[in-house]
Amino acid sequence: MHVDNLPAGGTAPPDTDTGPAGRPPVVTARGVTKTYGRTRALTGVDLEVRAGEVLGLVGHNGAGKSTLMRVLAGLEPCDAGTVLVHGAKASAGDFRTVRMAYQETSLCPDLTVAENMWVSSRHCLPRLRWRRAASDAVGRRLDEMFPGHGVSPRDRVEDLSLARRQMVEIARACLVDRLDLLILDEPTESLGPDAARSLYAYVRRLTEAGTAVLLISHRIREVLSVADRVAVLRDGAVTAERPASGLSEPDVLGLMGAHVAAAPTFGAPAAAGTAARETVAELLGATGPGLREVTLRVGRGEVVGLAGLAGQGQQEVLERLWRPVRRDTTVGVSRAYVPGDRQRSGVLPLWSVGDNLIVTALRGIARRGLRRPAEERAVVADWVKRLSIRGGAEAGITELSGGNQQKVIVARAFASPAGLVLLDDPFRGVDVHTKTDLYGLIRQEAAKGRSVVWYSSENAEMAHCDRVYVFRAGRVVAELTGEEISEERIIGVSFAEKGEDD
Ligand SMILES: Nc1ncnc2c1ncn2[C@@H]1O[C@H](COP(=O)(O)OP(=O)(O)OP(=O)(O)O)[C@@H](O)[C@H]1O
Repeated sequence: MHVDNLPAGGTAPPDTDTGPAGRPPVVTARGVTKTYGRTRALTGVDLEVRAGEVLGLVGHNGAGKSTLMRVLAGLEPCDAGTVLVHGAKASAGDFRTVRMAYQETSLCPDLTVAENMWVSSRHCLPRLRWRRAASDAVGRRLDEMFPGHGVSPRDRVEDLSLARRQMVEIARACLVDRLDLLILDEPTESLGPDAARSLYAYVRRLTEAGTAVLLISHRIREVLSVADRVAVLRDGAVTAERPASGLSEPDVLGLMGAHVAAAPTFGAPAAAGTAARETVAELLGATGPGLREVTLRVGRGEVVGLAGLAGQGQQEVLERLWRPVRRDTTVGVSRAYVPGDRQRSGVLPLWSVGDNLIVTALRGIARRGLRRPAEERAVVADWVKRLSIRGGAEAGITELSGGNQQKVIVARAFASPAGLVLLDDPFRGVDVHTKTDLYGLIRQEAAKGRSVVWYSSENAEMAHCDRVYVFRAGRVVAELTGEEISEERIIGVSFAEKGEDD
């Protein structure tokens, strides 16, 4: 610990354990402070990332993780403090070997994958026949990192799925002559389990070759299995640094200042009596792009889960419930949709947090067509408080951290009067503590008679549902209720031997 880095005002020093010594630091932050308007994003951060290690960085939504990463990557100047690269005060050119893969991808949607590579890595690609060179380079890197990725360098980024965009983003970060530090900001939130495993195998190869990796994630178990050390960021300061070995998930949550989230109990929700509920929406043998004879029912006040491996028809079901065709039954119920890709279809970037939050509730609040601003403000204030949306109602939505933006999108759906809320993997990037609150919120809203249809890439979340439909290749392969809902069962049917259509 650096003595000159003690937080101002005599605060207790961070709880540190310097862990595996002897490796030279690649990037060091000393007393780094960063303020945005009235928000103090970083308040005197000290952190060292060493050659050949994976350092996991954890903390609540809005704790300052992404800001710190941008400062460590030389993308933003700090207001006070210093950043050292290889032990020397850094100037712009020194950050060339530090690369970052962003949580919201930095790719230009209108360009192809190869063109994006050229834009971000042109200093290490030839100028002559650049398109071919960029295609070859990114193709090779993707093959190395994510075997079976299914991306062509000629694909336009806009046409790629979220998972494939994330793979390209990570490959883009690694496309450089020399890589001393790779920063991964929530890299696996949009990746499936196979791609996540491939990524971490690649990370191991990088660290064995001496590259340092800084991993930000809300998936604490994942951090503990990959990282050598863990640093905890809390309200803009590093409050603990520990070797990962010997730390448990509750230990880390405790260091983050969260309540230790109880593991969800499968089969606990009010499973009994779901059959007796009035039907709110129903698909009967629905067939269409990505769907094959899907039959499912949503009862009033029921939480229905859509499970299975990613991309097996769950999103198509949400889409179909959002825009039913004539054959489908929906009982005149109003609907709200939380999209999976907030950048594309969730966030209204020029609007404030309050306006983003209230937009779908306006009609319900208005009286005889007249808006009621005081009521609107009260609804916004209530949701900002309920979900601890850091930044407040007046802030521009893009000033919020990624997880806080996601909370606004979720609040928008529940603040509306919708009787049927459709959730597409809604808690991506949301911290553990807030997720636990949101699970409670879903159950409360269901108890009031709202119906929820919820696709999640995390099987454990299905524990909060009354009924779960497991999907494979566009079909429902299992319907589970009550105690039948278990992670093992979901995984079992997701991977059961493949039928002729798979
Ligand atoms: N460009 C900006 N303008 C204004 N405020 C900002 C800006 N970027 C970040 N902040 C604020 O700084 C604080 C830290 O945000 P940051 O994105 O670093 O958090 P984070 O720990 O990465 O959160 P998350 O887990 O949600 O991604 C937040 O309160 C955020 O609102």
